[in-house]
Amino acid sequence: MALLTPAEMAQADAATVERGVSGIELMEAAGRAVAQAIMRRWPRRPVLVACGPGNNGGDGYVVARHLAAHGWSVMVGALSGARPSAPDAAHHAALWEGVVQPLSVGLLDDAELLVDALFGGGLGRPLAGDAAEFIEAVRHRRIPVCAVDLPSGLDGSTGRAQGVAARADLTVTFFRKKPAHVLFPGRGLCGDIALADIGIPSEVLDTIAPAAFENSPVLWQRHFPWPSLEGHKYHRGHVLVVGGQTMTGAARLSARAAARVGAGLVTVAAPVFAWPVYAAALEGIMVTPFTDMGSLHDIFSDSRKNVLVIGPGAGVGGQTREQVLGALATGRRLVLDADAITSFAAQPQSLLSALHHECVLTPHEGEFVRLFGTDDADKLTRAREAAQRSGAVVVLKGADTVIAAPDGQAVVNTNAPAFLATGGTGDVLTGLIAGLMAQGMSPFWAACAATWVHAEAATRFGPGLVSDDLPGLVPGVLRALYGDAGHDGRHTG
Ligand SMILES: NC(=O)C1=CN([C@@H]2O[C@H](COP(=O)(O)OP(=O)(O)OC[C@H]3O[C@@H](n4cnc5c(N)ncnc54)[C@H](O)[C@@H]3O)[C@@H](O)[C@H]2O)[C@@H](O)CC1
Ligand SMILES: Nc1ncnc2c1ncn2[C@@H]1O[C@H](COP(=O)(O)OP(=O)(O)O)[C@@H](O)[C@H]1O
Ligand SMILES: [K+]
Repeated sequence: MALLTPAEMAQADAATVERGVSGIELMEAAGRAVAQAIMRRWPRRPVLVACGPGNNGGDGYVVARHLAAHGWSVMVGALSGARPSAPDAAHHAALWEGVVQPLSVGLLDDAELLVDALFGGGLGRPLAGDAAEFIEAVRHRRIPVCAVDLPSGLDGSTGRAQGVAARADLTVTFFRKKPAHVLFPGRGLCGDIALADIGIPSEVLDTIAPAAFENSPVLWQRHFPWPSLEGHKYHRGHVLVVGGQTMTGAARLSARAAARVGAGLVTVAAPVFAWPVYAAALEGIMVTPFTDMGSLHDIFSDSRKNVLVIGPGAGVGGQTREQVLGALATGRRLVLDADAITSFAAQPQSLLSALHHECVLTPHEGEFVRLFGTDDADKLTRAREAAQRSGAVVVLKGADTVIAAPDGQAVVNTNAPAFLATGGTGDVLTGLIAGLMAQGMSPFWAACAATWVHAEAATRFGPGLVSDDLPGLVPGVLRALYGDAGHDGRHTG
């Protein structure tokens, strides 16, 4: 599940060459894999292969050769009319026996498929001139595009367009994905993504030690807290959700989610005036009234409540700030969301300096900016910097949620459906994270697992999803994970 930056991919390439596989062989395997993916996806048709000046272009010449060998009608267009000069690419360009025309928009008239082999990981500056003009023209045509490695113009590390970027229907990449394949807008420009094995051994990752991964149960399955026959409810932790005065739904969603994901006990601390609302709506979840910070402290003082949640529906202001700082002072595990973050917009440092490594922050982009400010970096970098600055795990939400730890490890989530963009789903995520932390999962793995489970639950429901549906969908997702973990579903232990 590792994600490699173009620089790390070049290291992988070099390490493979050191082990005796030549660059020419790697390029042959890459181009062949692209040609095979094309033949699987599209019936035979006239194709234009647009080749750039580097190794991405080199791959293009291999694609052209393999498609032609399978009877496809292939045109090759070279950017600026020049063949690549790098040795591996030049070798493969020389093996192409057909014509090489200078790349022009007019060549598209005779093609029903474009292979974009202009630039991949080596893009060093924004696209300009002929390349930009060509990509811009393609974007306005209804011609299917298969990108080699990356849609040209996309920065492999950030997922952002450098100037203009191609939009592909299929992107075939090699060995491991890059951040650009999972982060928006890049992910939206890649179309379907196929990962091809080109003979790079996975051991090369030992020295590269990648620090970014695509979220998957593979990463955290072995840490997932399943109950044991010898256990009892206190072995499964106790989540305390501090409820708000008027927006009571948010804390209830968090509490239900924490219970569904397996927390042994869940309590909502309810402001005394709102207590009847909470108590009437929750059965298996306990509701304890509090009047002021003193009585909330009394509730916090039971150390069996091993995870505290503040933020959903909390209200923005001094009272929430006081609750957050009080909760932080307990040293207990803590999940802070929504208003718990926004309440510190005018004094972020007072929160940042109090956070510790057992805390998880779950901001959406708006909340994130209130705490960490704006800068021009990509989402992966911003989440990592925020985790480092705060010393907490940061879950920067969205269609490409990034979960980052203070040590630089980061995971990008890719299974979220657009149906999650509806009020209250974030509150459910907060509860899932807290519920897993209560059962002993580390804050980072709990955040990764919860984000995946949350998105998988939403995917199972699909259109029409509202946040109230989500907690009830969690058991189905857990059942599947449980089966995958080798349990038969009848007993535990
Ligand atoms: N493991 C690997 O690293 C492998 C890499 N392969 C291919 O090699 C590609 C990377 O090759 P390169 O590093 O040669 O990089 P690219 O081919 O992506 O681009 C580099 C070339 O483009 C020029 N260039 C960069 N930005 C430009 C711009 N904005 N306008 C005009 N020219 C620009 C550079 O001067 C250089 O000539 C990968 O994307 C992949 O397709 C494959 O052959 C298989 C193995
Ligand atoms: N376009 C999208 N595609 C997929 N997931 C999304 C999208 N927009 C938001 N989400 C997810 O939906 C949830 C919304 O959380 P949040 O913004 O806190 O909403 P709320 O405060 O209403 O609960 C997050 O888990 C986020 O990652
Ligand atoms: K490309």
